[in-house]
Amino acid sequence: MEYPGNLFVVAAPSGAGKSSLVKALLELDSRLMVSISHTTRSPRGQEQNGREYWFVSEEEFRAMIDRGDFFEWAEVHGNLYGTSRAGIESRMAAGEDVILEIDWQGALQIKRLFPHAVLIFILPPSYDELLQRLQRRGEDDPEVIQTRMANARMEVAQARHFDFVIINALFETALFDLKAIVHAQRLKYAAQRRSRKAVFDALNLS
Ligand SMILES: Nc1nc2c(ncn2[C@@H]2O[C@H](COP(=O)(O)OP(=O)(O)O)[C@@H](O)[C@H]2O)c(=O)[nH]1
Ligand SMILES: Nc1ncnc2c1ncn2[C@@H]1O[C@H](COP(=O)(O)OP(=O)(O)O)[C@@H](O)[C@H]1O
Repeated sequence: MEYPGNLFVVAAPSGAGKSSLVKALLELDSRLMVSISHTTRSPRGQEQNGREYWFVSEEEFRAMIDRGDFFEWAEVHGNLYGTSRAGIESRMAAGEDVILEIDWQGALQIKRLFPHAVLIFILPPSYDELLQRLQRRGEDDPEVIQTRMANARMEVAQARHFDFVIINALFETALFDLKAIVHAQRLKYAAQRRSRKAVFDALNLS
């Protein structure tokens, strides 16, 4: 599928810092919009329906699958997650840049649908630090943390399928790397269209 904007996909093991990085990026970049996924997971303490996720029952989720409402969906850590077409199709058609924060299985499905999507994988500096971040976040029960740590090893092995890998050791450094990828992709896309105006727009020079 072709459309006139850029599509970025960020994946990472749970606790690596992808939500924090994407949130910080969105605050700096008014031209990016994030897709709000649907999930059957229960909301965490501060989470609000329609802000972090659309929280739905498994029945509702399966009905959406049957209707073909999702660009992609996957089972992750025992729950279902999916990117609905309705949420982003119109923004994509309007040429806006969209960012998806989804797991590696969803990322690979998106790459098949949209070959120009830029896949970015966030790594923690170590498994010890990953565990500490999950514990410090204080949102998940010990068994949930255990499942996420067990899945992390398999997820990290998927980084090789991604276009870019960022190590989130120092937050500001990782955020800088993420911004650089977004910026470079905009310039590349503009240059491919051979439009001076598009390059200037991407540089914010016009
Ligand atoms: N395939 C897919 N994965 C998603 C989607 N939304 C979230 N995820 C992934 O599901 C996993 C679990 O997310 P979440 O329960 O919020 O936990 P967190 O990773 O610890 O913040 C993460 O890898 C998310 O990136 C989606 O729409 N599709
Ligand atoms: N570079 C970093 N150094 C230390 N802590 C971090 C860093 N990046 C994120 N964190 C913290 O780690 C925890 C997990 O981050 P979060 O963004 O929720 O991860 P994810 O969305 O990948 O599950 C949060 O408490 C967050 O504040």
